[in-house]
Amino acid sequence: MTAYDALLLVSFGGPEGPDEVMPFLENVTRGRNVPRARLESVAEHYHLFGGVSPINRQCRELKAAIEADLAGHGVELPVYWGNRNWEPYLADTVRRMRDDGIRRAAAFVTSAYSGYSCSDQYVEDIERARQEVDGAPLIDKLPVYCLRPEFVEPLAESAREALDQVPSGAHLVFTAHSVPLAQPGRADYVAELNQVAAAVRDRVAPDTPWALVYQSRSGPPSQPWLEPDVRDHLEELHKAGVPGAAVVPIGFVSDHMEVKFDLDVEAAQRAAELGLPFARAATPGTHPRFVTLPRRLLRAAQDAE
Ligand SMILES: CC1=C(CCC(=O)O)c2cc3nc(cc4[nH]c(cc5[nH]c(cc1n2)c(C)c5CCC(=O)O)c(CCC(=O)O)c4C)C(CCC(=O)O)=C3C
Ligand SMILES: [Fe+2]
Repeated sequence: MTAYDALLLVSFGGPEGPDEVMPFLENVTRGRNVPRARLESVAEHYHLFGGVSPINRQCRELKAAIEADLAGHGVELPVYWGNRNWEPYLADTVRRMRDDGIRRAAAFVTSAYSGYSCSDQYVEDIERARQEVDGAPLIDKLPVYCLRPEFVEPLAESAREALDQVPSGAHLVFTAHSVPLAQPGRADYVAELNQVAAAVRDRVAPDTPWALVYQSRSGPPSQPWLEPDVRDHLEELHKAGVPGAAVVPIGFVSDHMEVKFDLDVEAAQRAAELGLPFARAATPGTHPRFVTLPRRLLRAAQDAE
């Protein structure tokens, strides 16, 4: 049995004040071929919310909920938290873990899917952080969990609530972050998204038409990314006479900026212009079922050895 002596919550990170917005965006896009104009417009999204991304608060809440779940089940394991792109940075957390005598940790990442952006990039950044720390603990990423019921069921619950807010006959619109077509692992990512969309639809409303669409496209316009964009899809629904859209952000674990701006502001605005009834489902966040996942994945990892 693998003896893990800590759980490490790994997330994306986000700014917590106006002065942090640009340095954060520069961290995220270093070496990644994102046009300056895109950065400036994304900075505006953050400034609309006072320069504060909700993601760090959501991580603090998730960490507390995971700690409560572990303690409630007699699992005595410290939980640490580190981000890829903002404080608390992974390297600082890994250093603290080493100082606390941690030898081997399991990492729970706030991204449920396979593919480069969702999985491999997190592993690379964990490894980079480890290289910065002499005597760093071993850190194993827990497996991709998008198809686990603890992830799918909270989404199905919130999809039901969203459908209840739009006229009957409305379609389900599943959204995820777009990635470049050429991104490694893109096919696995898309296959998993389709499976999760179908699983949520089957649990909620088996006869409801649905589509998988994308949001938050970045990169230069010349580079092909996954399509269609959610706003174009809303337009198609409107043209086809569909009476409403229940948008379910299956690609995300919490209601962070890509949800709060790209869906609640941008996509909602497009729907309003079209006169298309629109509701957005919540992401798993700290749903009581979702917060049991780290414990269950840990147990499965330990039993597998
Ligand atoms: C697949 C995917 C997820 C889901 C998986 C996961 O959750 O990890 C995700 C999540 C997130 N993306 C986030 C923020 C950003 N992503 C950017 C840029 C990019 N994302 C990409 C993909 C993804 N991103 C890609 C291929 C790029 C292009 C540059 C590159 O190849 O790296 C940029 C640069 C500006 C822009 O162009 O948008 C920002 C600011 C935040 C934090 C939100 C907050 O602050 O609340 C979160 C959770
Ligand atoms: Fe992103």
